[in-house]
Amino acid sequence: MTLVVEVRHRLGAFRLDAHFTSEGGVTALFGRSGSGKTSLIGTIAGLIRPEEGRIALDGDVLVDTARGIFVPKHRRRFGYVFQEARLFPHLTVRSNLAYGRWFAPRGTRADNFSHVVDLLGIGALLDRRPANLSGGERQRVAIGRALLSAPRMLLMDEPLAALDEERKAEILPYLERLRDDTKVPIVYVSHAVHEVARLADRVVVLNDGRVEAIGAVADVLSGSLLSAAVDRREAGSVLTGVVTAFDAPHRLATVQLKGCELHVPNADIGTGKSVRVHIAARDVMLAVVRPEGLSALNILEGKIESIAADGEGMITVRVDCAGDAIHARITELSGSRLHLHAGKPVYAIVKTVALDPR
Ligand SMILES: Nc1ncnc2c1ncn2[C@@H]1O[C@H](COP(=O)(O)OP(=O)(O)OP(=O)(O)O)[C@@H](O)[C@H]1O
Repeated sequence: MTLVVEVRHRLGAFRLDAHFTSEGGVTALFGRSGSGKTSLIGTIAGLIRPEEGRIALDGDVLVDTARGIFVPKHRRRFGYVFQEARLFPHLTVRSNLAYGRWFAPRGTRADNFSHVVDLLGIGALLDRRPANLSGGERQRVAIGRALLSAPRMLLMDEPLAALDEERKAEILPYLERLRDDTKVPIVYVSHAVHEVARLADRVVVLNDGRVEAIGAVADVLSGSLLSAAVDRREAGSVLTGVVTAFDAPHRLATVQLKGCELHVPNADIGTGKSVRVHIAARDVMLAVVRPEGLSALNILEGKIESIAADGEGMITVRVDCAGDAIHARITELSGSRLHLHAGKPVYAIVKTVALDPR
């Protein structure tokens, strides 16, 4: 799958001028409020007709202003999930899902109804009406409805934004399953770093209508590609590993990264499972001698690869820990007191780790 997007469009005083390509998986459009994420996904969906530009999916041209081509949204075969679920209130969940299926082209309406229902865990809700569902359940049904239309691509505009933290946590594993099981390419709008860290393969950072950075999730979130668009305090490391053990009495999982191990509390997700690990740079401290008598479970030995100052008294230190890059955000003062420089051996003390099954 290759999506090529190149659009220029004015909305009042705002100018959108963005260009990116995606090769499938989950592409996050990421940036502050007002950076143009919704406008950009709107041009892909066909909700906005750009003044200039070209949008093509696998060579199928959806927009080409130079040639007067604009495929209307109902003929693009994209599934769209908004912030709020927008279900039909008078229909049951089953009928809402059936409605999505009605849009699937003949021949693609294979019997995937029960698969989608299982994937999203909505089997027990089929006879209920939207008013009797929680926000998270409604959103899962909306995703199911979009999936059953056999979309070529799913467009999701902050699908978790209207939910409280508990509901977000409930729905994120379903989005991960969606990414891993269905292989439907997804363009996902978000301004939340932890969502992007968990879900995205590739990140397009928008700032004031323009693409400021684009790259693999681990590279973008490491901070070096972030500037005004996203708070550098949000930078961190996204790593992949495998659960090698679970200590049940202490509820502690051991995750093998490339060359070192992490211990993660409350992560009973089965040994042998591949996981994605997110470590916020502000949750990492550095020491130049191995610390003792600390409560932190994870003290990783490594070597400084590079140091980047943000001009606000903080530095982001990239530490190579046996093949994995761990980022630590510390004060410039601490950096100079510890005489930190590239090549210096250090210990990274990781305070918290977020871990998600892959
Ligand atoms: N129809 C319109 N007319 C004039 N300005 C508009 C219109 N639609 C959007 N804008 C402006 O365009 C800019 C980008 O808006 P957009 O909704 O795309 O941003 P966003 O990154 O999705 O923000 P948020 O995260 O808050 O949803 C904003 O400054 C907005 O006020």
